[in-house]
Amino acid sequence: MEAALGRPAGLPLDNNENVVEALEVTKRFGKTPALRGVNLQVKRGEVHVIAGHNGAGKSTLFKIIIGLIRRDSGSLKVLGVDPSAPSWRKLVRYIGYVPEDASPYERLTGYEYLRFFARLYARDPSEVEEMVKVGVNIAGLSDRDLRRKAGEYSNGMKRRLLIARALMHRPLLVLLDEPTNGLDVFSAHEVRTMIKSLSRTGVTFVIATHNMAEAEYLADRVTFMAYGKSLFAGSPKEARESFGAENLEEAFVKAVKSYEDRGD
Ligand SMILES: Nc1ncnc2c1ncn2[C@@H]1O[C@H](COP(=O)(O)OP(=O)(O)OP(=O)(O)O)[C@@H](O)[C@H]1O
Repeated sequence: MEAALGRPAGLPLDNNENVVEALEVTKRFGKTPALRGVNLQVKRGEVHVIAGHNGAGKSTLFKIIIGLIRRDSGSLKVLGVDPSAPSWRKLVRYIGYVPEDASPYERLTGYEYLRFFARLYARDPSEVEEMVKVGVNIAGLSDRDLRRKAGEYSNGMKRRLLIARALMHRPLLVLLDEPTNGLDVFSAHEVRTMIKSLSRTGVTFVIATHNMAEAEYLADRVTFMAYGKSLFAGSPKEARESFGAENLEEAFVKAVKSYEDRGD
């Protein structure tokens, strides 16, 4: 998947540089401190899960990473560039993002939806059909379903379409915010399996979730977040070993308890 549709000439990212490098990032909304010092290192080609409770700051961090909102302090490089720098705009097309509350345009059919975004992403009209083909492949929906309006889709089908839209332009980095939230067990399983298989194509994924079983299943590495801080980063195995835990859920709970006990 990495090779086809135009790679940026001279992408400002060294081969061994992290795709995301965040150091002590902070962000306040008025009096609410959303991020109070977040460190995040995402390596090339990994599935990096940001696991945290409701309100931990995961969505805020995502919005800062893609340049939708600005951090207050700390340093950040994504694909080698600071998202608050003017040169960032050129790199946005190498990112795929599905926000937590995203929904496809309900009046468009699946095909129309993919074509609409392909036209936005394509730098040359000849790329459009190729992108739609990639999107159709990723969505894994039948031809019949792709001719139906997205408003008639199940939540699982909508999520597949959204993820296909986020990946059809062959981004280098894909951010998925709570990709299985609100899905039943079958649809959630389908979406996780889809992410796992797409990750084998070399795309780097950052996935936010509060579902620790999901984190355990998907993550090459995980960052625990609580109260706007990053508390731990490592592989799921390292997390279990560091906190003497049977599973990631227990490791997360212990990490948060120990943070609370320290009273930082
Ligand atoms: N636009 C905003 N205005 C004011 N406060 C905000 C805004 N966005 C987020 N916050 C606050 O910042 C904190 C972090 O929110 P954020 O949505 O980033 O957390 P989250 O980890 O994504 O939560 P969830 O898992 O519930 O989606 C919360 O206290 C939230 O209320």
